[in-house]
Amino acid sequence: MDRCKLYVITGETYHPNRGLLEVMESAILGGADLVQLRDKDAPARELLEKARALRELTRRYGVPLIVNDHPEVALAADADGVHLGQEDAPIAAARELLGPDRLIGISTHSIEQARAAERAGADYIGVGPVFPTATKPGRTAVTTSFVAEAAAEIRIPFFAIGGIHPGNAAEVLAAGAKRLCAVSAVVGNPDPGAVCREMRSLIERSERAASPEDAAVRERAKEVTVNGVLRTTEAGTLLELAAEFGLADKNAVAEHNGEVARKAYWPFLPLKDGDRIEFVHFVGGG
Ligand SMILES: Cc1ncc(COP(=O)(O)OP(=O)(O)O)c(N)n1
Ligand SMILES: Cc1ncsc1CCOP(=O)(O)O
Ligand SMILES: [Mg+2]
Repeated sequence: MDRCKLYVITGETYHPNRGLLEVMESAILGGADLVQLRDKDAPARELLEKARALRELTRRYGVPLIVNDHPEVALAADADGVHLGQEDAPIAAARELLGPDRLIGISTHSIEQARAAERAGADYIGVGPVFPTATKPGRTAVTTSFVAEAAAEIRIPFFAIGGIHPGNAAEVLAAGAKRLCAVSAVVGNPDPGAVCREMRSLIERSERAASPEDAAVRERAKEVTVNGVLRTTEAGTLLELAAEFGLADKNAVAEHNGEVARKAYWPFLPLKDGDRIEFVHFVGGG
């Protein structure tokens, strides 16, 4: 979760002529590193089907998947977690259902709600809507002043959300956000990947301007290509990288710079900048 910087939420009404998976794959290839399934209209069965399809896609790219509003769907689809609003199920109830390892995110609209979410054990919070947005019509914008308050005080990761696009992302980052979240700007664009690339490069530019401590962490990080997608990782070995993708204890094989890497060697295979890795994960022992 800590490494996630660009959270993209589904919004199928914004792309009536393109499929959900095609749009979200483009976003992932552009650098979306956390995905949420949000569908306020789908009946339960359809929502679960979409969650399972997105689970398969996101797993292929090592991207965590969150389901909006429905902890039971998150569990049934083996998603990484659930996102809850202030009027949704309380954190404790979701935690009981999902256990300690899955993620629980909460929407917050004030610093008091952000403090309460942190105390209640949320893994991350949404801070917004920062700007007015057609995706949540009628909601008062919290402005970048709440972003600044959260940056000064909240220790769990927070994602600024609401009306954010490449044209105003720098302002949100300057207010103290390290992570951004978007629906319409990404999925409503004919090229979701290009929008994600722009947003990622704004995030990276803002990180470069940040503290020397962060610079040291970045120095340890390396850029590798995993299943065709450029990723930044601090993993030192192939096994540590596989763990980031949830594959360390799965039936999987890897190719490392074109050579088959047997799983027994993963702990001893050091990763370096520019490495190319392909993971193949077998489901159901096949
Ligand atoms: C990351 C993130 N932040 C906020 C929300 C909004 O959740 P909620 O307030 O429950 O509203 P709905 O999305 O359910 O309409 C979110 N989904 N994700
Ligand atoms: C779900 C949600 N919660 C707060 S703002 C928002 C909508 C974000 O969508 P967009 O990026 O299109 O403004
Ligand atoms: Mg909700």
